[in-house]
Amino acid sequence: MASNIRVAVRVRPLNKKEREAGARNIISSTGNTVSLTNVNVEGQAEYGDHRERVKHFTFDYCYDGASEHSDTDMVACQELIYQDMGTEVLQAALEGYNACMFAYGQTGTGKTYTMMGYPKSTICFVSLLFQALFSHIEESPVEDNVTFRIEISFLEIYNERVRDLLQTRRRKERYTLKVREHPKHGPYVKDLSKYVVKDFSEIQALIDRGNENRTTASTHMHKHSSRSHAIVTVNLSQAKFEDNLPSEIISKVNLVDLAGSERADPSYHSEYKGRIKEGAYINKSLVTLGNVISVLAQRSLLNFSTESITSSQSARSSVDFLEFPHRVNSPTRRTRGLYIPYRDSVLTWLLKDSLGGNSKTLMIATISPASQYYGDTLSTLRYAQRAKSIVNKPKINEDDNVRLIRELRAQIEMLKRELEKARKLSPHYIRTISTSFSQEESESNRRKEAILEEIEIKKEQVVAEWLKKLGMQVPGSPGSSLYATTSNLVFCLENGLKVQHELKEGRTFFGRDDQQSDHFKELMGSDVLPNHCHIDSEDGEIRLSPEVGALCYVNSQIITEPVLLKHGDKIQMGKLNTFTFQQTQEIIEKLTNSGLESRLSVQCSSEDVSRSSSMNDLTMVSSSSFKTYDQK
Ligand SMILES: Nc1ncnc2c1ncn2[C@@H]1O[C@H](COP(=O)(O)OP(=O)(O)OP(=O)(O)O)[C@@H](O)[C@H]1O
Repeated sequence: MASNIRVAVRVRPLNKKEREAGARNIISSTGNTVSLTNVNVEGQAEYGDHRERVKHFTFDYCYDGASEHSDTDMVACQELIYQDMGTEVLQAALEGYNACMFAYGQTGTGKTYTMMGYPKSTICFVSLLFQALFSHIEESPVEDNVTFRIEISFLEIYNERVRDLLQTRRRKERYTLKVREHPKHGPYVKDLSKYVVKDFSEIQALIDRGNENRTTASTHMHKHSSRSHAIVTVNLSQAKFEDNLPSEIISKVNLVDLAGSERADPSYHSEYKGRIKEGAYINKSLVTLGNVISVLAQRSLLNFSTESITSSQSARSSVDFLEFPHRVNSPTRRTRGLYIPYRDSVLTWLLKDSLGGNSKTLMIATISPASQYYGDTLSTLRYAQRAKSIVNKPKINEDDNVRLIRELRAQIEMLKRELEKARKLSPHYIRTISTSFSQEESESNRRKEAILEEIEIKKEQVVAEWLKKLGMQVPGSPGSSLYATTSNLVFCLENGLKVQHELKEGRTFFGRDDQQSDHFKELMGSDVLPNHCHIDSEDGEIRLSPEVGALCYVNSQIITEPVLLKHGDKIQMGKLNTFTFQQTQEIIEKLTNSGLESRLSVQCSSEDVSRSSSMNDLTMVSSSSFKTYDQK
């Protein structure tokens, strides 16, 4: 799905300094069109002045705080912006799209005021968005059974270096974060801290902390000027069971408060030593952003096919180079392509997906109405105008197989409806079309069968992939059997597939991030912590220890301390991972002989014992399906 970047313009009121300097309001607006007047131009053609006195720009939204009729209620205006643009960002994120909102404009025109709130904790775009997100989660129907996970990070780009705004590090280590590019997920900041948040107050505290840590300084135009670009990133994951399969959609939302553009006139900075270098970096990255926007806008106007873009990007991901189709308004023979300079600045590199990529993106351009800033304001409006024509290609971030199954199921439903319709036709009509209909019906049945078969194959593939991710073996796969002698932990899925999990002597960790170690088992579900819990296996004694804050149950009792497991115990790690602990006959005997028989005597079905008796060590068998568990 292609979608243009949506652009708004916000005009702040004249401030005291501007009024004292005799500034005139040179902005007027009608609907979503802003008009900018150049007071130095007469614009009277009859007297030989052919320059344009008034320039008009139309955007998707316009908030004119400088007009006589504007609503001066700050809260109302912030809420209006959120209603127009924030709901779009939230909707996109909930549907599984990546989204981005960024504020661009001359220094002192209201970017931070709009995005982050000023002073701290005031109503702003970011706070309204998070409030709405948590309201949505609270109101989400229980029967939908969706588990939400929200992770937040906050960084600044200062003098082309990235700094974690949520970490309090010693000064030396402050600006050491590196930007890397993942082949599938795109650019990211290595070692950036991420916080899982459970309610609005937690998120507000983090935003306040980040804003306090942000680099600001006094400039000739603005006492509290942000000297860096700030990016709040929210990773939202929604996990649930759909058609008896685990599914998860993940979206990333970037909320960006750019540093303000400013004139690179050194004389401006004579009283603000140290700001010159910062200003140069700010301008450099904004110029790169402008170049990226220009190329993307040009590309959209030339109506590039996405296929050629995607293939050339994947083939040469590091150079981001787009081929012109042959002889399509190619500017010169020398440049038969459009180079997108994402990597010319850290800012554009990190926002690569938001600009011309997989994201629904919105921009708010902030301007001052003061006559002395005519040039800066014109440049901002032109910048915003160009951004409007960028076309992004957002797509829902979900597992391809789950998506395919859903689409195939939808096809089946459609075929069923068609059949039903045909059956309802009058007998007379059916007679007249009987031959063709029976042919159609059998064709339709064949299609249906083929689709069902494909679904089954896909379903098995999805399950197998999940199991592989969990470090388990699928029965039937080469070299594995259901009860191999070394295996200790068996996991059983609803559709009858049973697999083995090795639980070796010593400590085995269970958690979210796959640490690629034999002693680490990956669990499913967005509520699982990186190191969720561990199991110690020593001389036949098995202890389960949860990490602080990890959801672990033994026989439906939540545990916070190590628990000695006994045969038949029902274990739950997070929401989606459930097992029955089963010990082999040999171990049961060993423990019985050492006087621990009372712990082991119960809950073991004869079937379980006969299966496990062929094993050498300890076994965990899952008896409940995901679904049964999830409904708990
Ligand atoms: N719409 C508005 N209504 C009233 N006051 C505003 C508005 N927008 C901004 N201001 C005021 O203008 C000043 C500058 O705003 P802000 O710090 O948001 O600018 P900025 O664009 O982020 O600047 P910089 O790029 O230098 O960081 C602040 O004092 C803020 O309160």
